[in-house]
Amino acid sequence: MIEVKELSKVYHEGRGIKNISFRVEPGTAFGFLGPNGAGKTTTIRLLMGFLKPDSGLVTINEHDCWREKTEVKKIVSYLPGELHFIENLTGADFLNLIAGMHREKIHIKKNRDYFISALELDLEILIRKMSKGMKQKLGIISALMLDAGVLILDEPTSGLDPLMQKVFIDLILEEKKKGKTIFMSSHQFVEIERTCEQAGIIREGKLLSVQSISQLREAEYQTFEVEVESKKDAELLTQSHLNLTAIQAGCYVIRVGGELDNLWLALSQVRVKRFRQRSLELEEAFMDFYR
Ligand SMILES: Nc1ncnc2c1ncn2[C@@H]1O[C@H](COP(=O)(O)OP(=O)(O)OP(=O)(O)O)[C@@H](O)[C@H]1O
Repeated sequence: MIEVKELSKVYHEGRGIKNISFRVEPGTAFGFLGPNGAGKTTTIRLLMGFLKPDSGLVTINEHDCWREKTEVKKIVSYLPGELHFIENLTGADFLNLIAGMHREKIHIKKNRDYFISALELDLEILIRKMSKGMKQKLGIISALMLDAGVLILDEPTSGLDPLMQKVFIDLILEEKKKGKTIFMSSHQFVEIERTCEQAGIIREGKLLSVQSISQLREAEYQTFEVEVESKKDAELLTQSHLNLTAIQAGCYVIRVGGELDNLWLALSQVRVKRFRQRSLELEEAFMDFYR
């Protein structure tokens, strides 16, 4: 459905994205994570046909996103990362304006009412008087109400409070049940974990990894904190083949994937002063890609 192949777009200063490839299968969601300035919005702008690639291929439903952008726009609904509204309209006026540009107005209005009630937005307020979170809700409603087959969402929960982030996750899961294909960027691992089949990590314009969320769960590490008695014990421990990070003299964080046999073996050879298991969230495992 969405295919990105060896895609590059480099701006004058050398920033941008380089040689990115991934696929989003129909009816699935792909989460795009990465630090500030990593290239998420650039990738999204290429998907939307706002930017011309330097090289590579980017297609949605086999339509080239640059050359066939009109076709692409018919099947895609887009939520920009930075929202710009006509500030003197009310929320209701704005949504009517958007609905008016599309066929299926009755269907869109029905959807709109559902999303307004789910996100609890007062539409009678002038947009210029809305808070950041309210404007974000308005953007989400305008993107979801169109019922497009493909949703491209740039940091959709930015500005939403935790309760509304949860509502958003539920809405996305409902959209997926309807068969939508979703690509969304985020800084919130949790919303990607709950909604997406795959997660891509981008840093400095390069796609570091594309992971299946279910595989990530299976491969979840366990982490332990160990303090040993003496310098000699510390030396012995560092000679083991464990994944060790020293946090202070004689004190280590040990990460273990899978069986713990090697950990027990290494610990049996040293005098342990303190031992505790840290619970390592999936998020933390994923954060390693950021570092
Ligand atoms: N029009 C432009 N001209 C020159 N450089 C740009 C332009 N747009 C983006 N960049 C640079 O390209 C890099 C990627 O920017 P991009 O907006 O894609 O990052 P991002 O991952 O969306 O970041 P954030 O999480 O902060 O929104 C950054 O270094 C940015 O400064």
